[in-house]
Amino acid sequence: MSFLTVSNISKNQLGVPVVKDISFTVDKFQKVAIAGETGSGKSTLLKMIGGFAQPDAGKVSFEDVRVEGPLEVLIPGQPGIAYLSQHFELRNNYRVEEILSYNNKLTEDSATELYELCQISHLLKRKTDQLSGGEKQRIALARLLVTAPRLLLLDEPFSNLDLIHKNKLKEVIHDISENLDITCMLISHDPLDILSWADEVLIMKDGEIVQKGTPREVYGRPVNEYVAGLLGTYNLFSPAKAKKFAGLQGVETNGKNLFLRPESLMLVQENESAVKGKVKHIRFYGSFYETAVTIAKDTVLIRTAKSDVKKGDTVFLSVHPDEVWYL
Ligand SMILES: Nc1ncnc2c1ncn2[C@@H]1O[C@H](COP(=O)(O)OP(=O)(O)OP(=O)(O)O)[C@@H](O)[C@H]1O
Repeated sequence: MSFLTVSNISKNQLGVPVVKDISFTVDKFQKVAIAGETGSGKSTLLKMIGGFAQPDAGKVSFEDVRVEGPLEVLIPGQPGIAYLSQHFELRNNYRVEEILSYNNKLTEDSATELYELCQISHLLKRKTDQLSGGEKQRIALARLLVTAPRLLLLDEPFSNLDLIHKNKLKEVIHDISENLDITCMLISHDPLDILSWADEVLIMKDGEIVQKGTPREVYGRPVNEYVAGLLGTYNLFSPAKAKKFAGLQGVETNGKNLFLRPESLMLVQENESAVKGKVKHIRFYGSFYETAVTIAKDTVLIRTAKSDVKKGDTVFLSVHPDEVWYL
């Protein structure tokens, strides 16, 4: 018996399959993130889990009860599941506290604690048209949380937020998962949001789950180039080109493409096994530097916390052996 079971669900939109025979389970308090390119079916999947889109086949069970779709019920949505859409709306000309009072199932103390957690206590007297985008997003989240859901589905909760407000909301979502008895599933385009938060990541492409795993697995051991690219910058060398790295500890030439994240490479002192290259350019990204190094005709990207090389320098590379992967 699982907290949430998705069994063979499929959906067509305008005759095109957009979710294809997807199955997985979610345990209570497991933090699940869904990633995938635009149009891969993430929102449709989340809506079917919440009872806001009708599956054409298969079923979703929440706490052993089948989630009914919008064609089967008068008011779409499943008791115990809250869904925050990408396109949520707050009714105009209402005070925040009014909006929050409608479906409030919490005691006064719990509600006060929740407003603190969502960082909206100071906004309760404001009208909904006197709020910034980030404040609206936190209020929309609080509006769902006062219904005391057991499963929270968040569709791109960080879109359109600057870094400061995004971090605020991330903190709120992190606290929700830790402090309230709520299981959370989240869709995001940003690998950093997903990797730092989730226990399990589902990667979607063309309506299917192409990989499922922990953040470390999907980031460091992607099943294909699509997954690799979705989660960050990478280097990929064909078997012929991978031979250049053959002398490095941990690297095998096994007929597959050699996959290395930029931080899996390091600049080292000249030594017998190190690979020689020339610095092509260096880019500063705030918390790290990305150095492009040319080896023969190929360019490899290396990420380092500090940089003491310059364009044109001859450098020597090595790899972290346990971070080598093949595709
Ligand atoms: N109501 C609808 N009518 C017709 N087609 C739809 C509808 N909703 C979604 N689609 C189509 O289904 C496919 C999957 O859409 P969905 O919104 O689930 O993708 P997504 O992965 O969430 O994308 P994004 O990251 O851009 O939000 C897309 O091709 C989309 O155009």
